[in-house]
Amino acid sequence: MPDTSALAVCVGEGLVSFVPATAGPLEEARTFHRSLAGAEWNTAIALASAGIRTAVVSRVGDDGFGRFLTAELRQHGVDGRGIEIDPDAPTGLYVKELSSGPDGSIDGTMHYYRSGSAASAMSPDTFESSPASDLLAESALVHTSGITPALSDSTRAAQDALFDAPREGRLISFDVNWRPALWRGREDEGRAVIASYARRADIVFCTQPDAEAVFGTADPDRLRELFPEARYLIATSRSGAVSFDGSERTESEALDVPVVESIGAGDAFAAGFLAGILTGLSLTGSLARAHRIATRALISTRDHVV
Ligand SMILES: Nc1ncnc2c1ncn2[C@@H]1O[C@H](COP(=O)(O)OP(=O)(O)O)[C@@H](O)[C@H]1O
Ligand SMILES: O=C(O)C(=O)C[C@H](O)[C@H](O)COP(=O)(O)O
Repeated sequence: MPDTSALAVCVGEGLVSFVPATAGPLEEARTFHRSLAGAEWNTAIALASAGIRTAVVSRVGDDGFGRFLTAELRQHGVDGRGIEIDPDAPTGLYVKELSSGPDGSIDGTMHYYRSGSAASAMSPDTFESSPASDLLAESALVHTSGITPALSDSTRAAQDALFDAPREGRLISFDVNWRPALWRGREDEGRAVIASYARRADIVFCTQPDAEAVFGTADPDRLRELFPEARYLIATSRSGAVSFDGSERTESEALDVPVVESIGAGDAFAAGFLAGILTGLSLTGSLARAHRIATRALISTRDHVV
């Protein structure tokens, strides 16, 4: 039977993450756990796991890490035909440095090894050739984030091309994902760039700390005033979300679960919400699905269970 369900396309950089087996300075770390990372790729995997037909449009290097990432996508049922392989640039990486607090809690700092990566050479041309162009033309939803335009001038031009293309009923979803390390020395420009996408998207996700850091307010109602254009605006926090569908405002609570790893919860949350919208759930139903899928990321380790 032909698959006639709506197609979601996620655009952004896939990364390989390395997390040390034990907390401590990186110079002392001997063993690392390798897994797939990258906000939009996490969301793609969680969307596919939620039963949504999903593709990624991106670029990876012609190296073992790129092959690892594309194999992971395939294994989770994500269409990777829109990923270009760059013979000259490497796949991006990040390494987490873990430190343990006096109360035994573990905190992590991210170190990126992604400048000059294959994905940072994404440009409007990336969307012009088949199969990426066909996937985008067929998509009911395109999901991207504030990470993509931070990577390079050409990725920013690519993001502009995505947002400026005729929508023809397609929804554009944008997760703010403020990464100050990628905007170092040009933070104000970064804030303005991110605000410009939030103003043009149909669906906007923003965490409380990002709202504070980028827009100067963590108040969801103030955020709604700043971005009245988006049909859906979802302001998240660890404890829940305040969401708007037009003028309808809904508060929803996060589920109470034992957290193993919090990275990727927001990406999974976005996937759950988008899966709800794409399958015709109400705002409340989509939020319930979002919290449920975020929970799966929280209670699992970094090997994708979502
Ligand atoms: N400690 C937690 N307990 C339960 N759910 C959580 C927790 N942290 C995150 N979540 C879930 O993930 C969603 C997004 O969390 P948030 O902290 O805003 O995003 P991010 O993980 O991107 O920083 C929350 O609304 C909730 O559904
Ligand atoms: O920083 C980047 O460039 C990444 O994409 C790395 C991570 O995979 C996501 O950032 C996780 O994002 P959260 O779901 O918001 O915790």
